Amino acid sequence: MATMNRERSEDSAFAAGRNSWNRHYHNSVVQPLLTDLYQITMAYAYWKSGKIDDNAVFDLFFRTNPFQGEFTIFAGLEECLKFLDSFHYSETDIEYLKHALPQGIEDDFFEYLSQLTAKEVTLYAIEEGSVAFPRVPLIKVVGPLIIVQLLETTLLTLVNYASLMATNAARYRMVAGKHIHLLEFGLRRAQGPDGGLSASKYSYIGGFDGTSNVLAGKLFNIPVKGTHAHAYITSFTGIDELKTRVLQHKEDGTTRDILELAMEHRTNLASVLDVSTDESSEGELAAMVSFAIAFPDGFMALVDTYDVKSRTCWLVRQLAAIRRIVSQLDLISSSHCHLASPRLLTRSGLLNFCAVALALNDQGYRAIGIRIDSGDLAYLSCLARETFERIAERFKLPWFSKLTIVASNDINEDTILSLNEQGHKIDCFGIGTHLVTCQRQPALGCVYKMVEINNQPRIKLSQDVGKVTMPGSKNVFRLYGADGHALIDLLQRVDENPPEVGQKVLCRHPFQESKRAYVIPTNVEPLYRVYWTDGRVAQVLPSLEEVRERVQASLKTLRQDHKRTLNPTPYKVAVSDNLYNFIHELWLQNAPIGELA
Ligand SMILES: Nc1ncnc2c1ncn2[C@@H]1O[C@H](COP(=O)(O)OP(=O)(O)OP(=O)(O)O)[C@@H](O)[C@H]1O
Ligand SMILES: O=P(O)(O)OC[C@H]1O[C@H](OP(=O)(O)OP(=O)(O)O)[C@H](O)[C@@H]1O
Ligand SMILES: O=C(O)c1cccnc1
Ligand SMILES: [Mg+2]
Repeated sequence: MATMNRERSEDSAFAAGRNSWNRHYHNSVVQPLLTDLYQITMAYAYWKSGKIDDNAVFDLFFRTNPFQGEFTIFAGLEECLKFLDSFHYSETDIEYLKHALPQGIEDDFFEYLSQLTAKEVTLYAIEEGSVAFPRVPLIKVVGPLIIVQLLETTLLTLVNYASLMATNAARYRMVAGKHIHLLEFGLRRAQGPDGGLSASKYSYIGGFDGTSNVLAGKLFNIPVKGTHAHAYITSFTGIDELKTRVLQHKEDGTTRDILELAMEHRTNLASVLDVSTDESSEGELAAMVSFAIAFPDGFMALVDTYDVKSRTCWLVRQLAAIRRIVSQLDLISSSHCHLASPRLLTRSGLLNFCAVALALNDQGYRAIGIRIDSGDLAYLSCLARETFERIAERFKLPWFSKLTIVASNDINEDTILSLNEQGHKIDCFGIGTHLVTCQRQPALGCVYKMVEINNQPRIKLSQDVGKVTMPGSKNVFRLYGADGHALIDLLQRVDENPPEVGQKVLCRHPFQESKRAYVIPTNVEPLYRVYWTDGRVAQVLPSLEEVRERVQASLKTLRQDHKRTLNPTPYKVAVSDNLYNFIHELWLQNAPIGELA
């Protein structure tokens, strides 16, 4: 839909193939030293205190959903598996650690580190792209204590931002609706280059249609799309600068001067639209003509650059223009486009664009559309659409009314909701800063907690009940209700029998004794799969496209009230009666009895 538009190519050497794991791209920053120092100092202390054969279970989970929402999209799993696959301290890593760690560390420890791999680790996880809820471990890692401890920080950094980003993108998709195109434009504003790449990848998974980030396109086979910047328009000051003016007809090859055609159309349009051409910028016209000649099949223009007076004046003129057109055409209901001033409309960006689009049409090409990057996006999109419709009718070019309107400029979830309420005619949002920086919540608080060691459960107590960990190795099941929606996630001890369809199961709040309910599930979905065991990935991993589809399918299983933006209903996460009693016994055993003086 935009000028430079490279769709997925199935034969791309970089594509994540359906049945083959994409090992082509491994982020070289993700390596064992991408961790906190304390993991390695702990590893030494574990090693020195003879814990080398200890086995542990760790849970990776978050405690609250981001963005004041009631769901999270789990993402980052494939990268975690790549990390396990390549886990190995290189010679230079070991050399570095010899300097970085405190003096006195025995050489045998470094020898031990140099042999360490993730071969003895088993990793269970819920499917990447699934909706997930607080306290349900997204990942369970089982294996030798030292290695599973060493994985903590890296697994967290791989899951936290990925899941936050995918959730953010999914929320933008929900408010925009399924018919609006969403493009990620955030690289320039992202938290560094790696943040930018991750943002592009996980916003695609979350439901965006493409990115402007070219490297993300190459590495992840995501559609790359874009328009052009204000600089392109401002780089031309007048029509004399045009080196090429001619364009061959798409079919018959005859050559015409596009500038000349555009100027004729502009004069004509000015009278059709009842405006003057006095204020239209010649530099802008030249820029648009040159861009149209470069991309005759993909002409898309930024229409808000010029402004012979000021942007504000421009906006006022634009708004006035809508009123004028509306009153002339009586096409838009007043509830849709509320107009501000009776003055005349812009005579620059939109007029120049339409003139060039008509010139291209003379040569057998169809323009793509416009981008608006400032001002009142609801008003301006209505103005543009009305102008397009008017021209479509006047010149008997029905496609003109369907030209794409892209809007950008500091858009966030609330802006889209507000634009929806106002009524807009935007087809595509280009979203950067607020999407990639996750403006409403900059981090998802995933943690990684030990729940078992040498088959003995471990519990971490806290004054804050919400922070008490769920001890022991657990299984998770999603129970579905009579209406087919997901009803509750149930955590059980691993040795319990799974819940069964049609059989009553007691679901308990993990910490509040009186909160419990019987559920008769219509469907029981075991959430865990083994993804890594015996030193290998144990599943056929889905492609990025499949994970993206999984997100939408998984969101559909949630009731609408869990997904609404304002005061959504919390989704229930429960424990079995058995796990409840187990937690509370262990809690009592571990909580010291106080003394009152
Ligand atoms: N109709 C609208 N309803 C709600 N928010 C809007 C609407 N139109 C635009 N916005 C948002 O309002 C903000 C306007 O930004 P700002 O005040 O910087 O104006 P601007 O038009 O970008 O100015 P400039 O011409 O200097 O670029 C942006 O965040 C934009 O997404
Ligand atoms: O607004 P965002 O959601 O971050 O989307 C990306 C922005 O990046 C570009 O311009 P840039 O912001 O660099 O300059 P401008 O605001 O002066 O146009 C583009 O025109 C968008 O405005
Ligand atoms: O292609 C675009 O229009 C684009 C790309 C990045 C940032 N802003 C806009
Ligand atoms: Mg901007």
